[in-house]
Amino acid sequence: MKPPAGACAAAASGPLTGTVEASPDKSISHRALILAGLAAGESRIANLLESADVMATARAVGALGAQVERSNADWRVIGPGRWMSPDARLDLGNSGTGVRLLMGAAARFDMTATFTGDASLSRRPMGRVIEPLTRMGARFEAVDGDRLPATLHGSAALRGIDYTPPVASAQVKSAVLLAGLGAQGETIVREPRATRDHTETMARLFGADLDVERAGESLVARVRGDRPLTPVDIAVPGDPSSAAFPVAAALISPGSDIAVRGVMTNPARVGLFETLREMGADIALTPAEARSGEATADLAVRFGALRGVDVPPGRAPAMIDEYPILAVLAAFAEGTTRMTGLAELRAKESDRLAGTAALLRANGVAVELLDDGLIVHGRGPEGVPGGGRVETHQDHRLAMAGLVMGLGAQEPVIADDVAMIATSYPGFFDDMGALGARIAPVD
Ligand SMILES: O=C(O)C1=C[C@@H](OP(=O)(O)O)[C@@H](O)[C@H](O)C1
Ligand SMILES: C=C(OP(=O)(O)O)C(=O)O
Repeated sequence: MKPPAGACAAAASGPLTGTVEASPDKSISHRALILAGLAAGESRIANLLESADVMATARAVGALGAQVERSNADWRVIGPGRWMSPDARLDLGNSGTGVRLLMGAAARFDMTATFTGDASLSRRPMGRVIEPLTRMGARFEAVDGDRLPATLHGSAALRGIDYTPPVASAQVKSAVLLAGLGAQGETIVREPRATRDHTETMARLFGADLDVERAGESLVARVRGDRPLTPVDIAVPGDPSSAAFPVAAALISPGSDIAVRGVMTNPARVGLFETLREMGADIALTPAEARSGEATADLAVRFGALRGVDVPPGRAPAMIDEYPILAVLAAFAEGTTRMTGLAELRAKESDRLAGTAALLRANGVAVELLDDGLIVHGRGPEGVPGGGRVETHQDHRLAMAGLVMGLGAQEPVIADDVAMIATSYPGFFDDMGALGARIAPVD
């Protein structure tokens, strides 16, 4: 079943049981399409995530000159070697990753493209990629220099830069590195706190002259722009950010015992699972087959009591999209959970700090909203009342977090609009249904 339009309610469903395959990773899927589009010749992508965000990137890569098509279960991308000005605006819908990575990848061609998105994406900051790409030699016209619609005038004479992003952002790092693939000289990105390194790993698979140096929490990536990319076949691993929802549902539904297979375990993505183990969760990982340079594991998850924890702020990049669902889990835990260092959450599909606090309050959970975080007062054995209507603000992660909360709460929880779930996890309703969760449309 595709995510329905409109509101849905989730109610306590008894023990969740069974096994689901992890949904394909969204970050890896965007990168596979973009890098395959940059490589001259045919690449194939297995297990591509066919979500609204990724399909918007597929259409954009096609409009920039690549041939992009589904071929049986796989996707086939034939890169033209050089991107061209598209005939129409590139509409990236709800996708920050799509628009920011494409701006970087397109910046090194003599071409012009205008990027647009939906109401949510049009509120999000683009200056963070426009600024370094402008320093490399591209030109942009954007609303207030920072918002969509934004027009890029690329340049075949981009220059490498040595850049330290002012925010921890894999999208910013990736935009600069993708531009650096075609820039003169060396492009360096220095991250005081490493973010997900999928662009670095995958660019090397496509033959990029790129290396990564790590020291403690920091990462320095260097790419030299004189080597053309060569096509390869990519297999997309499972998405830990999507797997978080069935895992959380099992942890709060008494008696549950489920498995999620093939979840990517890149250390830059598994901060939630680390935190959940500290909270006392019963999650066992069995290593599974690596996919395109990314490790994976099968997860076995059993219901059990959770306790509140302090989440180290330094862990934020490794679980940046998982805080709404962590806050829901913290509501079921005994004791207080503090999560800080999260100002970036205000610049996502919605203000996720405010939205998560509202989600909890609407369902009878006490929460303190900080400038850069949340303090959740767990209900423990008293249980979470539920019964609230969650405002999702075009934000898929708030919608899924609200519905999962309903599975463990005393009264059903309604999410006001679940359509956006299709942007990242189109199989959410099927997977949750297969595990026994009761989630259904309401008026
Ligand atoms: O690079 C990526 O694929 C992503 C990076 C993160 O964004 P930021 O780079 O803005 O932190 C994350 O929130 C997003 O869902 C995917
Ligand atoms: C922030 C997210 O995605 P994006 O930035 O690609 O819109 C997300 O998926 O939670």
